Amino acid sequence: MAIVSEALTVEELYYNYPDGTAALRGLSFKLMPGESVALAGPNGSGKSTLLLHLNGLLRPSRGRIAVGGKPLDAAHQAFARRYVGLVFQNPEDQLFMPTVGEDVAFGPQNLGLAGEKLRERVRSVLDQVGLEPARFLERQSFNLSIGEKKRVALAGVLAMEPEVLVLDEPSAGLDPRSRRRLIRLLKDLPQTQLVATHDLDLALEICSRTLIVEQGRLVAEGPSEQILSDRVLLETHGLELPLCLMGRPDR
Ligand SMILES: Nc1ncnc2c1ncn2[C@@H]1O[C@H](COP(=O)(O)OP(=O)(O)OP(=O)(O)O)[C@@H](O)[C@H]1O
Repeated sequence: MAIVSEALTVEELYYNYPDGTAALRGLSFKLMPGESVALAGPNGSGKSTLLLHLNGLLRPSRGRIAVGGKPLDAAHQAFARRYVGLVFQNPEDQLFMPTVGEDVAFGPQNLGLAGEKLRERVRSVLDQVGLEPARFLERQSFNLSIGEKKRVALAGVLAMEPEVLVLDEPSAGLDPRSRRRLIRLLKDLPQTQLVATHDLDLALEICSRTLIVEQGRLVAEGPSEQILSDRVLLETHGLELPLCLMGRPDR
């Protein structure tokens, strides 16, 4: 029988910021290949701090991270950057080239892709995120709308063909139609996904499992339908039922 190794393993992760703030306090969880998992928790619970660890942008104060079965250490840093694609909460933190085409090409170009293969990759991911290449390739990134910037940032990460996609607040700032388009897109992607979000309706729709973190610790974990319909559990940890479940009798 084939042994399937975890796409991502986080064990007893601790992180203190240089000013002493203890942002992660012994967090552990696993992601199996192909899973879509939501990461929920109140403001300041450590979600973004955790995500920044997953491709090595932050180094744990204590604990262990493995990606694709390899420890995330100095020797596997380049592998981890390729294996885990991180889409930041704020697209401004990710887009820095003059045009959309250059922004999306930047990652795969650094991986050695060039010429027609590179152009084809860029067009294909722009299509995938619903940005018509003919209209967007030459647009200047800085004057796109926030929803368009978020899609370009996602396209730039998809262009690297990561195995694991880590998204920080992907639906924040999107209008209802763009949010719906994003949900359809994320549902169709083959990648393993970890989605940090306050949008628990999105979590319910696209993630089979939900993790709840509070004060840097994992406080609940289970199937999304179970965790996200448990009003008492959610309210205990500073969260609310998804809008689509409000008004239903309590479980
Ligand atoms: N650069 C930093 N220096 C010091 N403390 C920080 C820094 N960045 C974040 N923190 C603190 O670390 C804790 C976790 O913050 P983090 O941004 O990871 O939470 P979050 O769950 O992503 O919050 P939100 O839902 O508001 O995005 C908070 O107490 C925050 O104030």
